[in-house]
Amino acid sequence: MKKSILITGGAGFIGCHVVRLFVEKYPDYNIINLDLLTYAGNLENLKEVENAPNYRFERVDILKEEDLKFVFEKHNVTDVIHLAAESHVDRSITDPLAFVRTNVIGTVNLLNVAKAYWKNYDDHLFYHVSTDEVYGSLEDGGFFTETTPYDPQSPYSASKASSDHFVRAYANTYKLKTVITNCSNNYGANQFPEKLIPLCIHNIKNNRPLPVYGKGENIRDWLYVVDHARAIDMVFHEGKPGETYNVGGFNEWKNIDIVKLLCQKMDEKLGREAGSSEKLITYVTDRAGHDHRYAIDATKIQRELGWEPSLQFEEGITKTIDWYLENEEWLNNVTSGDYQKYYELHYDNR
Ligand SMILES: Cc1cn([C@H]2C[C@H](O)[C@@H](COP(=O)(O)OP(=O)(O)O[C@H]3O[C@H](CO)[C@@H](O)[C@H](O)[C@H]3O)O2)c(=O)[nH]c1=O
Repeated sequence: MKKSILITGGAGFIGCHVVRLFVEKYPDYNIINLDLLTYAGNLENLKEVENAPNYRFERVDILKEEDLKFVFEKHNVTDVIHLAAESHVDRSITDPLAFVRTNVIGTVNLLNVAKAYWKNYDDHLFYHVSTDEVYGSLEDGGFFTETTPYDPQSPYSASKASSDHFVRAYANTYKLKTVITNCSNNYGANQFPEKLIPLCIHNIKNNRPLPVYGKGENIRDWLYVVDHARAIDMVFHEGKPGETYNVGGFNEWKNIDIVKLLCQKMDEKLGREAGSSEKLITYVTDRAGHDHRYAIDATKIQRELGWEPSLQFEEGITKTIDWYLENEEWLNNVTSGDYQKYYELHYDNR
């Protein structure tokens, strides 16, 4: 059976890297990108593949079950890689219901449509792309493994934990073939500049304050987005049905050290005096309920599937900075309109 893979959220940050990889690497698959094009989705991210014969785009809201059914029938969808989600923790604190709608109800809608449309479940895979935040927050020791109990702390992570649970419940109850990956913080090209790294790059460039929450002591594990897309490719093709795989970079950084690294690299790139961008660092009120540390044990995917990050962090960060500096138009487009309102609400008034 020819594969017709529905990739949801394909116009978003991680999604666009997955769509590009699959369209280019698998000319024999049909790749259907389903995206609502909310503030974080952008078809400019897919210019390289938009005319490829094996690529189709559908602008659809995963909350509209009838529209999902239509897409399944129109494209004879054989598999789903589900990335569409509200993803920003700060937004989830302001509007938790939006996260329940898209992340929980949207996922259940997709599961229902897949369950009804597919005949022999063994022939189809429902792949849910999730986050390490479902495991909660760590102190200074230890790692999240695939058996760490879920302990979500923010409305965002609670919504992703819930959607993971629904995916597992559909595997258990209806025998749908499913797989889940829980990944750490991604960085790279095409990320909407509300997240720490592109926000800092954008603000350093424009001499705007760099808002560091609390003391900047919180720790995240960072992975280059292309390496996440490679992991998704491997798990899609070789992962064991019913399993979970953690994906991470074994690359922990305190926020303040990331911000300083970006300042240093940007000073070099922009020909500014060393230390000048660091003056933009502004300590602001902490995020409510801010998780202290995420650290992911990615040995299972390394051992079982042979996946490994391909890029060292400093190299990835340099590539990332270069991309944002070279794609000024992209950055200007995504930061026009509502971005300004959002920025004022979240940062200027803190
Ligand atoms: C935007 C922003 C963030 N921060 C802090 C909060 C976090 O400790 C850290 C990274 O923040 P964010 O870039 O928002 O990412 P974080 O909250 O860790 O969550 C990301 O990583 C998760 C995976 O761990 C994903 O599931 C989420 O979708 C993604 O948004 O930097 C600041 O200090 N200042 C800022 O302006």
